[in-house]
Amino acid sequence: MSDEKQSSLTAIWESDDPVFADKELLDIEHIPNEERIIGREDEISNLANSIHPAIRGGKPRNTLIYGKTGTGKSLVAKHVTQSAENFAHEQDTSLDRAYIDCTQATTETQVVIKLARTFNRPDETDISVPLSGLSTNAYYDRLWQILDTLHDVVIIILDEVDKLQENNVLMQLSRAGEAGKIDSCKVGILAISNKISFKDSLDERVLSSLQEREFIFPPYDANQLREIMRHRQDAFHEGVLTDDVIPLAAAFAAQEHGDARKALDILRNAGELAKDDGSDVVREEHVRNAREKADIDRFSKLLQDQPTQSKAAVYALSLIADESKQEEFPTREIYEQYEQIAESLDIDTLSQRRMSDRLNEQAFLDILGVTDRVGRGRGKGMTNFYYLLEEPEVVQSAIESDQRFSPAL
Ligand SMILES: Nc1ncnc2c1ncn2[C@@H]1O[C@H](COP(=O)(O)OP(=O)(O)OP(=O)(O)O)[C@@H](O)[C@H]1O
Repeated sequence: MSDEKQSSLTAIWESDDPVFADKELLDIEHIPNEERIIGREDEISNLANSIHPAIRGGKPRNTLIYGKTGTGKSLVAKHVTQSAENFAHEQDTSLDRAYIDCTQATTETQVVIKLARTFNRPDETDISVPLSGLSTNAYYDRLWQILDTLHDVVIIILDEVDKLQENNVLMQLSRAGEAGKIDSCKVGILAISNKISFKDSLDERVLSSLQEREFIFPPYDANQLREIMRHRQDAFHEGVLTDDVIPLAAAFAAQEHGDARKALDILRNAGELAKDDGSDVVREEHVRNAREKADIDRFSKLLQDQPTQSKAAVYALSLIADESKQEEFPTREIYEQYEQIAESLDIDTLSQRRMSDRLNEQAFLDILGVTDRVGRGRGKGMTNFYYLLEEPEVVQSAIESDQRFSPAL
């Protein structure tokens, strides 16, 4: 490498980030300390009371937490259980916790494996938990043995619990003590969901054991969103944020519902866009562009593991929604558009029935919405109507970031 190139690289390595002082503070996974958690005092103390017995080895109450996305459910659950774990150790109680993201572990076996591996200390138990190869029952047996050998009490956070494909695991975990599967260890479950309708899918016995306590987290208002961002503004160097930035990001995030995830996403993206522009201040225009980027990123993430056929079906819906004043569309109308897309992408054309199955899966994943009602025209029975949950342009930009979609169409 020439000296000149070498020195330009060195200049980059040596330079400080002109915009961010500590960008990690804006990462969605970052768990802020208590002083940075705003407007959740009641929720924190309610949850703490609910699991309080665990501190001295008693059974924590099973708790359901509901609320729209970005209302601090996961944050409060992690914060309170972390604090409980620390305090319990000072009382010589062996309290351990596990966090399961049910969008990742969706089957009963995956959840049990993850729990057994999280709670295990193989050098003390002599129990191995292989990633595959055992029956679900064998994994359960190992989990129960591990719990009784190592722990007085465990708290299991099941985040996005409505994404579980099999509810039997809820039955097993919530009734493990009663059913005599474990002797000494106490198990508490914190189940978190965006969907209040989730309860309808549960067996009554499971529901009554899971729902010893139930909390609903309200959305934030624009003031709270501003405060949440102000308490993270040291993510930026001093003077980088112009005065309009936080109020505007808060107003955008409050528009749909008060979503702190969106507020922080917008703030982080605005900083990145300013940096890409070579600007060392973040301005209103960066926030406006960041808002669109935050929507597209979120949607791309939802779609990223979806097969091409599913993306084609969602794309079809977005194209007709873009052209029409209507908001909801019957399967038949979407199918006509889908057929053209399948042809131009050179993929198999599914039957209307199978394309509709794909759309229903996407509705389950909150990628789009569905209602069923009587279709138009004489003699029509009940039919599904699908609608987008995001602007058509956002959906299209997200899908077009998949190369198969952009050049072909
Ligand atoms: N009260 C708050 N104070 C400070 N930061 C917050 C607060 N509530 C949420 N956040 C931040 O917003 C982001 C989203 O919060 P969280 O993941 O807890 O939301 P959620 O309700 O669990 O959303 P989802 O249902 O989409 O998982 C996180 O980065 C979190 O740190």
